Amino acid sequence: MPKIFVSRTLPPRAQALLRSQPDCIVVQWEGEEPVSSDRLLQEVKDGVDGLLVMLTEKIDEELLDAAGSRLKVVSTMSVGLDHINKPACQARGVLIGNTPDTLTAAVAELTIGLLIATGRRFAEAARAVMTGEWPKWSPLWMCGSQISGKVVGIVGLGAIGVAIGERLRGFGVASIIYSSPNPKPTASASISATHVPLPTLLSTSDIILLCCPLTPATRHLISTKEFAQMKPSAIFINTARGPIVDQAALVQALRNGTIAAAGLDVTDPEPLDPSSDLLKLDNCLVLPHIASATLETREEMARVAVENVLAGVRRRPLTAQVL
Ligand SMILES: O=CC(=O)O
Repeated sequence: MPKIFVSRTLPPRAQALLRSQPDCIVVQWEGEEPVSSDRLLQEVKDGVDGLLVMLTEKIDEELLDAAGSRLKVVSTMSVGLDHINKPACQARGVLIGNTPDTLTAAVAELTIGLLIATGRRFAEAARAVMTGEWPKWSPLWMCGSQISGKVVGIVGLGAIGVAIGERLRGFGVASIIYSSPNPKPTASASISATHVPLPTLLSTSDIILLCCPLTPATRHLISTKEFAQMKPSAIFINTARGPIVDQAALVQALRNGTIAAAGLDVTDPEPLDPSSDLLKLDNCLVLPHIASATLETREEMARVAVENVLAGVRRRPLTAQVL
């Protein structure tokens, strides 16, 4: 019987689906904390046909070598794949499955929420209420910036970028521009977005949304030079991956007023150390990587991840196959 190692307890319905398979042996890490890399290594050394993991587990060459030729599939309960060495999987004939589409709406909604909270200074304003620093009404107190009438720049126009664009159209934005290695005519047509080079996007956008995957090409894509190209009034939002941004450069840009404010759902590293300089800045709002964290979405992500791993060990096409 094929053996599957699952690196976390899943949401209830997906957990039941996983456990109801008569023809698979399921071994599951039940800790609240992620499984340690040593323990994961030991599990794969013991022999597994399929792995169902989270973005907290690194699937690297060492792990794949330890798993050997018995491993057929790595299914991740995430859309992001930066924790998985794709070429190494490909070289060994190990399939990769992920959970695209399931989380698009939740991430788009969170991105818009974070954009509003950052532009309208929710955290700072709520703090002022709690600390008794709420003065009598005054024309300019806690003024921020709104979305309507603004130029929005989306870096990376995948399904999530498009879903954000669709929702932002309802806010009456002036225009949407995007940058990506190649123009995406079909995706961009649905939100009337124009393809521009990254420097143009950075210098002309009022709102900049990072929506690209983390790859060797996008690591520190946004650093000192890129922040310097942005408007001093720019609102910068990252719901993609922390390392796409050079965090030290972001701290400087926020401190010096190179940009107005940043909203981050992702940081480098995660969890972010509570002593991080980012958390000392009034113009930075940090969330703990919760963009896909709705019960509905996490159930769906887990369902697709279970389907992927079951299909992989049974040598059938995956529901969502990357490789
Ligand atoms: O960040 C979340 C994901 O990649 O699913």
